[in-house]
Amino acid sequence: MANTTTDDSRKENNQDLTLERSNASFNINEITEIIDGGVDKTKFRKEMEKLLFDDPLFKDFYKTFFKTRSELYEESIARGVKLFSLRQKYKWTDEQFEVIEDLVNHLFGMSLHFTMFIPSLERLATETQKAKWLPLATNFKILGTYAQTEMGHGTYLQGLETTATYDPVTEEFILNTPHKSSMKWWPGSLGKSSTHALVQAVLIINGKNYGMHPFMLQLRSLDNHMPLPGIEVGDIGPKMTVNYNDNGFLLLKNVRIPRQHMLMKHAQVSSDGKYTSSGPNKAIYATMVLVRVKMTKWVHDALRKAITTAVRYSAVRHQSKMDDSGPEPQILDYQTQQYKLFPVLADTYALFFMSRNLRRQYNRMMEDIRNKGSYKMLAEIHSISCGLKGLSSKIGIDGASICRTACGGHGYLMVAGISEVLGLLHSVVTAEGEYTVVCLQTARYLMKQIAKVSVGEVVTESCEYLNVDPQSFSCPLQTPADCFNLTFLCDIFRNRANSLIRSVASRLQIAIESGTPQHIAMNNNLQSLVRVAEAHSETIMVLDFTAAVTSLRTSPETIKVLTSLCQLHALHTIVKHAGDFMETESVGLEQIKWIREQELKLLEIIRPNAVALVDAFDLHDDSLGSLLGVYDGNVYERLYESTKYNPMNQNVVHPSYHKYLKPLMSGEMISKL
Ligand SMILES: CCCCCCCCCC/C=C\CCCCCCCC(=O)SCCNC(=O)CCNC(=O)[C@H](O)C(C)(C)COP(=O)(O)OP(=O)(O)OC[C@H]1O[C@@H](n2cnc3c(N)ncnc32)[C@H](O)[C@@H]1OP(=O)(O)O
Ligand SMILES: Cc1cc2nc3c(=O)[nH]c(=O)nc-3n(C[C@H](O)[C@H](O)[C@H](O)COP(=O)(O)OP(=O)(O)OC[C@H]3O[C@@H](n4cnc5c(N)ncnc54)[C@H](O)[C@@H]3O)c2cc1C
Repeated sequence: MANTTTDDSRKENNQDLTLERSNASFNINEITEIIDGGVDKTKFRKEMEKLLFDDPLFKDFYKTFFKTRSELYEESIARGVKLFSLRQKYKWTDEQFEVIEDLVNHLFGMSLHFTMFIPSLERLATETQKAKWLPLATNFKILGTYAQTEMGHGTYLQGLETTATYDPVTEEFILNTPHKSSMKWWPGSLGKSSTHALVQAVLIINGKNYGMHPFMLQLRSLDNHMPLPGIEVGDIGPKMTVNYNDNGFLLLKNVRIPRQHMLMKHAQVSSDGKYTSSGPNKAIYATMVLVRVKMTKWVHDALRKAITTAVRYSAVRHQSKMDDSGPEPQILDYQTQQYKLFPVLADTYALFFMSRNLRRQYNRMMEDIRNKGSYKMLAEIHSISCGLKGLSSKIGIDGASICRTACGGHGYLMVAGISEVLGLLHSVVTAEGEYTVVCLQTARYLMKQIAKVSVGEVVTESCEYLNVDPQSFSCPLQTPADCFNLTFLCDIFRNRANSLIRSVASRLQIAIESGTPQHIAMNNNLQSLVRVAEAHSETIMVLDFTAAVTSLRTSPETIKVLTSLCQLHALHTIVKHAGDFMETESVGLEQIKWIREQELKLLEIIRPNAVALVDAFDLHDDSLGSLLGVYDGNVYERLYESTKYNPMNQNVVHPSYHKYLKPLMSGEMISKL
């Protein structure tokens, strides 16, 4: 059964896609509802699609590719203002607004207001401060951003240079960015839009450095939007993508703010300059944890767009011949095309179930913090979210690149939409903690957990597998058919992570015990530490996917097709890291051969449902933003139509002909030299 994914002007569907859809062995609505989170949520999403995509402001995503930066910015502000007003009118919850953000591909101005500014106030401000600023922020009387990164430092927060020096005489903080390297550089919506910023600055009292703390700073006049005295602010320039966003720079020269503008939930400065703190010192990093958790879902959102495009296009595209007498096959029928795309499809589903579970764990942690003041889960969630944010962005970039190349030449067009997705994924791999850096945070935690095991202490949930001695492990795969056994596959992943973690820990211990300074021992093992973080995160993904498919309450056909994807995700990950799995004796050479064979069998099993499995994401064409991936499959018509819109084609003869080409061809140009 087809979902209602496309716009009203849908032409007759491409016949290949019609046939593909009629071949599906399961009801796609069942998967759509799982992904949306239930029938009511699917209904809400569809209502929102109607509301948004009937509005020209949100239609025809591909037209954005023909716009200048200034036009993009202006349009994104118009979109942001519309969305914020609708949010107010319909009283959308945060969860509902996240659905909207995905529908419009995060393509609207001031998105950081809800992604980081308000969550930071909620997490870092006192009740009095919240009572003052939250109503202003939620009613859009002030518009805010999160200004942490500086030109000189993004990763190493202890190296931040923006200072907030307390003056007890006036009871004010004096904010300065003393060097070029200290200027804030990167914050989203800072350049042109925000009136306020949550600025992370080094607190200095009586010459003593207390480290990074959050401050509320008004940047611009609320009357005419001009920067306030001592403030220089602007846009940092064109980027790989997100060019609609005014990522900005900020210089501060002796800007005075009242003492009450330090966000004081976790640390306080009294009027006479006494410093006190409460709660864990990393509580001020809280907003970063939230965004990393969200990013794992964003990667799913992005990758499902790329894979929907690539699978649908591969079903309508015919090329070459398998046998001379037959027709040109759909490119989706080539085994190589399936081997490119189906593992990406499987990863996309794996990302969904992993990010759903991570969000649930995060919500439990927040409940504990709110209700019991307990930060017990923070270290675990920080560690898991760092690793999974890193891993998912890498899977996203690799997967979207494969989708791009799998669409051949047309995939290289911006209107194919995949380059945009790829660019967004590149922002996710870097922003909110660069890939290597976040993996190293996970590895640091794993080293602590294995140290606990060695002294008989209890380890946390995500690391339970460390309690098993890898010496006692023997590969459970006895026959090729065993490669489909998810319990066996989970054990294999656990063992590979367990062995790698132990071996790095032991190398570090030996090095340190033999007198190598700790920082050198660490640096000599840094790459291995990233590898253990990846192994741990990949284990979590396989366990989460397995747990989800084995506990689904839906039809056997749907369970069957999702199980095949789960098997493919696990087997393909083993093949990608066959060296690791063999080195740790999690599998042997024979098993690797079986796994490769079974992977190919899974391609055949998945093939009849491939289009239905992307249709199940139920992406509206205006959300998909790809002319190659349109629901009706009329790709060639759409590509041609897009040339009519292209500003390059507005003149049949471009003015540059008269200015340059004609003088060259007539010889006039050469004679002037
Ligand atoms: C077309 C289709 C589209 C579909 C969807 C597309 C989706 C994408 C579109 C989106 C559009 C645009 C994207 C961009 C928007 C996103 C906004 C991004 C905003 C930002 O980037 S804000 C800036 C973020 N900055 C960082 O993340 C900095 C990274 N650095 C750090 O986090 C830290 O400095 C550090 C690397 C962790 C190191 O810190 P530090 O030196 O202080 O700490 P130590 O290593 O010494 O560790 C100390 C101790 O503290 C623990 N710890 C560290 N961090 C945390 C934490 N956050 N929470 C809890 N605990 C923490 C650490 O584990 C140590 O513990 P231990 O001592 O071992 O017990
Ligand atoms: C699209 C986008 C939006 C952003 N939005 C915001 C925002 O709203 N607010 C904000 O404050 N910031 C924002 N940022 C900044 C972002 O958070 C930082 O760029 C990011 O945290 C990476 O830090 P960096 O740029 O200092 O990279 P660097 O740390 O300089 O990384 C460069 C290289 O050095 C390596 N490296 C660094 N430290 C280590 C280490 N300890 N061990 C091993 N290798 C290391 C990295 O792995 C990387 O290969 C944004 C960035 C982007 C791209």
